[in-house]
Amino acid sequence: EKCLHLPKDFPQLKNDTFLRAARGEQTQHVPVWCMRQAGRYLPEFREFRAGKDFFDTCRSPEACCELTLQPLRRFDFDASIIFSDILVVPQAMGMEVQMVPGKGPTFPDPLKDPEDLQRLKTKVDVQKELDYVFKAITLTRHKIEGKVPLIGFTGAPWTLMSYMIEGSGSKTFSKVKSWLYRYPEVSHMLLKRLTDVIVDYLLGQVAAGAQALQVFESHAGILGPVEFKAFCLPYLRDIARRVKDQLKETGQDVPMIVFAKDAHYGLEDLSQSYYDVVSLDWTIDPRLAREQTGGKVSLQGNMDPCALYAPKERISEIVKTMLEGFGTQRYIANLGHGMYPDMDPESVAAFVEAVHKHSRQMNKQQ
Ligand SMILES: Cc1c2[nH]c(c1CCC(=O)O)Cc1[nH]c(c(CCC(=O)O)c1C)Cc1[nH]c(c(CCC(=O)O)c1C)Cc1[nH]c(c(C)c1CCC(=O)O)C2
Repeated sequence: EKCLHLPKDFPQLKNDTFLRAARGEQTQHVPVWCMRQAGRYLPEFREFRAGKDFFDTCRSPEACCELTLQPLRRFDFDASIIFSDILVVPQAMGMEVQMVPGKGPTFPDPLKDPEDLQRLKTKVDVQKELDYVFKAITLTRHKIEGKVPLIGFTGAPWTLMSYMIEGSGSKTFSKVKSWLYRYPEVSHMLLKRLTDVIVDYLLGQVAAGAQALQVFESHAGILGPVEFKAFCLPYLRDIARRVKDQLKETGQDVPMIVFAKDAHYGLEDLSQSYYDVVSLDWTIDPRLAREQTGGKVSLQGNMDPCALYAPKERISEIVKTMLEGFGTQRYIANLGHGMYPDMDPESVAAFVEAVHKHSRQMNKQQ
């Protein structure tokens, strides 16, 4: 039963720089990719998505494969990330989510009271409910022809809980935060249930062909250090520990990346949480991040996405300073968060070129 899902006969990987950096091995150049590298800033993306519902697109393995490959045709990225969304997990648990143009993800019927947990499926058949994501990953692993590794991903429990209760993005996140203060035990129950689904989901993605995994805790920063330690960190740790343990049993080692946006107070803890890579937003100084993570993990990030609005020469300078801060080893260049729709593809090319060029030069000088 299990071996039916094991990756098999995929094309040989030609560029393992990203995986090497993630595992802390030497690299000739710093690998680079961008969060949201498949997105509306690409005219071919807008054309392909035109008139189609967002989650219908997510449920089509062929569409996900095409959208994942689009940025690789343009840019010399060292990794790709499967086109999907973090909100497919609440959907798999029985919640309705719509992508409303101009407004973003919206839950018509968010969780309001603790009793609403009863609306969630008690047993989630992840293999069945998220089969379309697994199919997308397997198809993409073939179509990518070993050019670069394919990253799978998930939202982290707290970030998913916040969408399930807020029903959309929010300025204050006061609805979901009120749960933490009024119903801490129910909150932990929900976070635990999300964790269980997420572990199965990540293992399913590896079985389907994902070569690395990123966990997005995009809403970490709305919590203070005490609540972060109580409601984020334990679940992030649990996810990595359980996924790693299960993979070890089948002799697999898949690098795991954690991105807890704006949780600079949590960097030391995150570096001791079974993840191979800690991904950083732009508010943290690279040298400080190295100090706080003490060489125990690789780092990823963290150029301010808005630096892509700068002229090419300026982007190159910003990249050089960033590389000097992080150093060229145990490092994966990326943005501190996703790209925006109005960004110029030419700037992305400049970013990627600058990372490759400067890091090769710096490696030669050492
Ligand atoms: C919070 C979050 C979501 N989704 C995701 C996160 C975590 C990362 C982060 O912090 O940004 C994760 C995500 N969403 C998407 C990817 C695909 C892979 C990639 O990075 O290229 C990934 C990794 C595609 C997408 N997901 C979405 C788009 C844009 C909408 C579209 O294509 O029509 C894409 C390319 C939609 C989405 N989905 C979500 C939001 C907030 C939005 C934006 C809504 C808007 O801008 O109107 C929820």
